[in-house]
Amino acid sequence: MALLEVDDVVVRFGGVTAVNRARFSADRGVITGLIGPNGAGKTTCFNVITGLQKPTKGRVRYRDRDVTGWPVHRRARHGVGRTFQRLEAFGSLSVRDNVRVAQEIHGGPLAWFGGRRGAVSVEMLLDRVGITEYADERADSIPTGTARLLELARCLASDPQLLLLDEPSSGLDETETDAFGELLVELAAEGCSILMVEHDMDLVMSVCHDIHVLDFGEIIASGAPADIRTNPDVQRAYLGYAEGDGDLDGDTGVIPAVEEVV
Ligand SMILES: Nc1ncnc2c1ncn2[C@@H]1O[C@H](COP(=O)(O)OP(=O)(O)OP(=O)(O)O)[C@@H](O)[C@H]1O
Repeated sequence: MALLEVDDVVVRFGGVTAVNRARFSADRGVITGLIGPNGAGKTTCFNVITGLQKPTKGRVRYRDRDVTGWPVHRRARHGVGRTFQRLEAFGSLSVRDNVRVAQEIHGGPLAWFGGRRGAVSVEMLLDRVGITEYADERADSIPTGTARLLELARCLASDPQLLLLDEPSSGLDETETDAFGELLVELAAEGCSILMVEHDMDLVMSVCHDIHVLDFGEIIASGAPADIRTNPDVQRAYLGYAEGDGDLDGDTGVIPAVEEVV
């Protein structure tokens, strides 16, 4: 049974249908990719899953329960964590304090009295995402890539069962992205389920177990990376032509050759 099921979800904004009868799932303990061209409806799907956006139609099931009517905080309390495309950290606080605040918010009143245990956990989270050297820096002074890792640490502070990541690698360089991919694989192996919106196809193809592709609000393909890579509908959605119709260049094309990344 999937941990998360998005069932026939429609979201309309006036005359714009942002999500159109989307149906997809995310399994326990694996990384699932949600990809698609700009404006395809990915962020809107995330908003529906986290409770920020009420669907016009359809249901969201999480851990075998219908959570469609649940508010954001109730879903968060039940293990749904999320990072945003736009960074959300408190700029005037240090990196360490940002993680501490996140931990205290999620840990409830007891976290205020966490003492050593709380402090150790914050340090562990910083270490986990590899930003310990920035712990004392103000959050608004660190590089964008580091700020993304801080977002992840803040999210991990809630010990999520389902982690939704919205373009987590943007701002990371190639080495940082590789390390980030390894971290995601580790988190999934420890039982965290990850649903990731990401434009870096090398990362998506190398870490995802399953991928769902949105185009104009509709799921046009679902499957393993190798299947998605060669799916003509996906090629068409991204590049405007099917594989074989033209020159598919892994450097410039959005979907790289699968042998490069798997
Ligand atoms: N609040 C809103 N009001 C009106 N239209 C919206 C709203 N939010 C999103 N849209 C529209 O819905 C469609 C899907 O947007 P969404 O942000 O979900 O796409 P996306 O796949 O996340 O795009 P990107 O990759 O560029 O972030 C777009 O046409 C967008 O303009």
